[in-house]
Amino acid sequence: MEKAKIILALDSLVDKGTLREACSYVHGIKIGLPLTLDIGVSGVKDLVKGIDVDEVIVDFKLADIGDIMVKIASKLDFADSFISHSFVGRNGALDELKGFLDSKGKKLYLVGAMSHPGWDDSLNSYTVSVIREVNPYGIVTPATRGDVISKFRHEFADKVIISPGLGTQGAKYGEAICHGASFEIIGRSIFSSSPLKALNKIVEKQREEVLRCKGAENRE
Ligand SMILES: O=c1ccn([C@@H]2O[C@H](COP(=O)(O)O)[C@@H](O)[C@H]2O)c(=O)[nH]1
Repeated sequence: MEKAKIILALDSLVDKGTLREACSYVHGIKIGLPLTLDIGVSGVKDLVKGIDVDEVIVDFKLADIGDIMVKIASKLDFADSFISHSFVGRNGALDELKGFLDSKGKKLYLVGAMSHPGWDDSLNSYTVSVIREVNPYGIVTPATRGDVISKFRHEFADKVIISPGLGTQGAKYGEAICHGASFEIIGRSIFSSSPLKALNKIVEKQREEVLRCKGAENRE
C-alpha cells in the first residue's frame, strides 16, 4: 500500500515496536529537541536504528552562526535532513550549513512561516527571499494557514513542503496537502494515546480529504 503523506513528530518517547509499526504507514519521522533532551543523542540513535522510513529529519530549528550550526549537525549523523530557521540569513550562517549538508549528502529545510497564532506573516517576504538565496531542499509552512502554504507553493513549485499544525493545533488532516504541501507533520494527535489506532484514523481522514480536494481540482 502507498505510504501516507505523513511525517511523525517525535517529541516524546515512543515504544520502539509501536514506532516500527507506525513507520510502515508513513513517509518519515521528525526528531524533536524535547525527545533528544529526554533520551540523549545515543538514545535517539538506538530508537531510529533499523526503523524503515524514507527520511529522518532532525528538527532543532537551528538558528545560529554557520560554525555552530555545522557543529550541531555534525553530531547528528543518523539524520537525513535538518530544519533550520531562515531568519538567520545566508551569509555566515545558512551558506555554511547548506555547504556542510551538501557535502554529506544531507538535506536542509528552512522555516518559511510557523503554525502558531503569534507568527507574523509580514515576515514571509523576508523568509521567501532567504529561501530563494539559499535554495534548500524543502520548506516548513503552516497547516493552520492554508493560504500561506499556497503562496509558498506558488513561489517554490519544485520544493518539498512539509506542514505542521494538524489535529491538536487545529488544521484538518489532508488540508495542508490540498493547499500544496508535500507532507503533513503530525505529533500529539497520534502519540497522546493509542498511537496505531489514532494513526489509522488519521491516514483514512487524510486520504478522504485529499480525494475530495483533488477531485474538485480535476473538475476545474
Ligand atoms: O511552525 C511550526 C514548526 C514546527 N512545528 C513542529 O511540528 C510538530 C507539531 O506537533 P503537533 O504535536 O502535531 O502539534 C512539533 O514537533 C513542532 O515542533 C510546529 O508545530 N510549527
